Amino acid sequence: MTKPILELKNINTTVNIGTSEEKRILKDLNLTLEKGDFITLLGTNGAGKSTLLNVINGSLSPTSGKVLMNGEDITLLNDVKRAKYIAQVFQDPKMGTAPRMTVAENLLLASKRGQKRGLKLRGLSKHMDEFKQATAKLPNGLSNRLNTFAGSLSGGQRQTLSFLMATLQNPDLLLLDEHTAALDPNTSEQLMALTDEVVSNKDLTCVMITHQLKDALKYGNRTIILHAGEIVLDVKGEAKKQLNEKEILQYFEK
Ligand SMILES: Nc1ncnc2c1ncn2[C@@H]1O[C@H](COP(=O)(O)OP(=O)(O)OP(=O)(O)O)[C@@H](O)[C@H]1O
Repeated sequence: MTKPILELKNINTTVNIGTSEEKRILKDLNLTLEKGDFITLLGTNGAGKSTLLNVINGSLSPTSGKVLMNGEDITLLNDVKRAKYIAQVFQDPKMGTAPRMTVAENLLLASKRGQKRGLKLRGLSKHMDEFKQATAKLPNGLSNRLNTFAGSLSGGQRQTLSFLMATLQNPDLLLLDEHTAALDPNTSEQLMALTDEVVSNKDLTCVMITHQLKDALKYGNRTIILHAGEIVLDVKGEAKKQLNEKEILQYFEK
């Protein structure tokens, strides 16, 4: 039997331990992600959603509990080592790309993710056709900006580039932390449609934090609601299809 992509076992995360600021953020949290799960993760501000993603991506060690990936205990593996398997797109379009590198250079960097590499990125011209193709169908005319510095792109273009870079190498797990929240409604919708297409075509496993109830309902095969560090709803397949905004809002009022 194939192992789940990710298992979180009894995860507790407490910050500022032993001070007056001590706060228990995640509480005995258990979660299993099967291959191909596309989770929309909802919850009120401060519920612990980003903390959960940080525990998954390795930038934050849980106070107790275990993180398993493909059955292997990765609790002690740091974020740099986990980057071989886990890719993330953040809310801020500036986070995922190198501003002083061109779009093509950023893509070349992404294509070498997980490999040992020197400081110089070689063989760019060899890859230009491939990058032209990879960007051809993307919104925002990114394919005509391959030689533009990422720092000069619009927020929408830059976030589309971040998304493309995160998914180029088919990561075992894709984490999206409100990746469309900083974009205007049309651009946000375009990037959501692209996200859905890529996750489904590449059969990626994905956790997407969103505050957009419509997106949470429309996309993915599973919806999870986090409240005060605990999972209060986890529905998949038919049960997710039955979910509606009114029902979700009840969990926000608790
Ligand atoms: N390092 C830290 N030190 C102290 N408090 C923290 C730390 N990290 C997170 N918190 C607190 O823990 C709670 C959960 O934060 P988190 O960012 O995970 O919530 P969230 O669900 O992602 O919220 P939002 O929807 O506002 O982004 C918040 O009250 C936050 O202020």
